[in-house]
Amino acid sequence: MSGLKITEFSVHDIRFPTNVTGDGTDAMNKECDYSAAYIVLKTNSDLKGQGMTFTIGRGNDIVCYAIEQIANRIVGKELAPIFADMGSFFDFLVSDPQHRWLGPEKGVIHLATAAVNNAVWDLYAKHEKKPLWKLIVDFTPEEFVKATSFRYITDAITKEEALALLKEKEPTKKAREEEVIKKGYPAYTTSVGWLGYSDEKVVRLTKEALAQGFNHFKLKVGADPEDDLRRGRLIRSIIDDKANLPEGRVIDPATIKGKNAGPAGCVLMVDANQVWDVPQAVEYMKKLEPLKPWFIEEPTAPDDAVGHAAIRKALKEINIGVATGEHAHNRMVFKQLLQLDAIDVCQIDSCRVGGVNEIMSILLMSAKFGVPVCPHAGGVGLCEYVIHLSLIDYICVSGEMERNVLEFVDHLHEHFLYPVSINAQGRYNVPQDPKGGYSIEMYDQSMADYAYPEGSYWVAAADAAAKGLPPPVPPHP
Ligand SMILES: C[C@H](O)[C@@H](O)[C@@H](O)[C@H](O)C(=O)O
Ligand SMILES: [Mg+2]
Repeated sequence: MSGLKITEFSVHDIRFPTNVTGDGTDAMNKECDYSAAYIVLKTNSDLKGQGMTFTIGRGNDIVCYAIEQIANRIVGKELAPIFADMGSFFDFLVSDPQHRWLGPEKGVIHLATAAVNNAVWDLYAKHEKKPLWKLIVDFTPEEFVKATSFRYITDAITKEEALALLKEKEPTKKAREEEVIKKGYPAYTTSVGWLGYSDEKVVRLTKEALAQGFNHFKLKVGADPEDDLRRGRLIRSIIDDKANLPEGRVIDPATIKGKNAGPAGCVLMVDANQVWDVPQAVEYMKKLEPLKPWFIEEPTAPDDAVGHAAIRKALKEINIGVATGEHAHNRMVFKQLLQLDAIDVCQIDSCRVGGVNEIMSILLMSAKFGVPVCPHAGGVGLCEYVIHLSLIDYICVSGEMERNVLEFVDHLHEHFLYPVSINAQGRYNVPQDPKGGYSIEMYDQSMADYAYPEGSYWVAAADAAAKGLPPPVPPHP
C-alpha cells in the first residue's frame, strides 16, 4: 500500500422524490425527499471510497458544501498512516478550529464529517477486501479501542473498561459470526406506517410485511390521537391474529420478551418524531396506551436527555418504553441519555454522529449500560450502512442479538450496487461481498438521474411543474 494517497474527490447532491408517494412522512416531517449528500474519494490507484449523509431534501446542498470544505483537508494524504490509526484520523477530522466553531460535533458540520469519515472507512474496508463489518470484527480488542473516539466520554467508559468488555467477548466472536451469517440479523419494518399513507395502504403493507416474516412493526403517530388509535388498531387487528401468520412461522420468545407482544407474538412500536413537550408526551401516550406499544420513539426534543428521563419514568407505570437517537448528534448526548436512565432502546444513526469511530464509542457505552442498540434506518442508504453496525455490535460488543431489532424501510435499495436484503424470516442477510466495503456505492445512472437540479428526473419534474402537471412518479421495481 505504500504510496496510496487520496488525490481528489467529487461531491454529489442526490435527491429522490419520495414525497410524490408519501414515503418517509411523519408528524414533524410531512414532506420529504430522501436525499444523499454523497462523496466519492479518489486515490492514485483504482480504489475509490464512497460516503454519504442523509437529509430530507432542501438543505442537501448546504451539507454538500460543508463536505467539500472538510474533504479539502484530506486531499494529498497518505492512507497507510490513516488506516493504522483511525482514532487519530477522527480526532483530526473534528479538530479544525474553524470548522469546530460551527458545531462542535453537531449540525451540518458533523453530518458532513460523517460523509467524509464513512468514505474513508469504506476505502479501508475495500482495501482490505472485506465488508466493513468484517474489517472491524477482525480487529483485536486493542485495535478496536484505538479506532474508537473516547474524548469527552471517559466519565462513562474508560479505555480500560472498553478493553475488558471487548476481551470478554473475544473468545466467542467466531461462533456469533457463524450464527448470524446462518440466521440473519433481526429486523423491524417502518414502511407499513408512514403518516402520509391511507388506511388501505397501511393494511395492505402490514399484511405483506407479515407474510415477508416481520414480527415488529412501527407506526408514525403524533398528528392526531384519534387517527393514531384508528391506524394502530388496524395494524393490531392484522398482526394480533394468529391466522395471518405465514404457515409454519414460529416466533422465538427471546425476540419479544418485555415488548408488549400481542397474542400472535407481534410487536408494535410508535414514533412521534419530536412533536411534543415533555408533559404533552406523557398525556398523549396515555391516550395511545390501548395500542400497547413497546416504545415511543422521539417523544420530545432530541437533545433533552432530562426530558426523556422524565417521560420514561412517567410511562413506566403503563409499561411503555422510550427510544431515541436518530437526531442525537454526538456521543456526548448518548452518554447523558444513558447516564440518566432516559432510554430503553438506543437508536444510533450511521451518519448523524461523525461516522464509524463515534458509533463504536456509543456501542461500547450502550453495552456497559445494558441498553440494546437498534439503529435508525429510515432514509436512503441508511439500511445499507446500519447492518454493518449491528453486526459489529452483536459480534464484538454486546454479544446480544435476539432482543435487538434493526430498522428496515423498503425504499430506494435498487440504486445501490450492494443493497441490503431480507430473508424469509424477516431478518437482514449479512453483507458478504469483499468488494462491497461499507455497501454505499450507488449506480452511476442513479446518481446522474437524481442529481439535483440537473438530473433527468428533476428536469422532467420542473417541466411538469411549468405545465401545471403533477411530478412524474419514478419507477419502483
Ligand atoms: C423523515 C424520516 O422518514 C423519518 O420519519 C424517519 O427517519 C423515522 O423517524 C424513522 O424512525 O425511520
Ligand atoms: Mg424515527
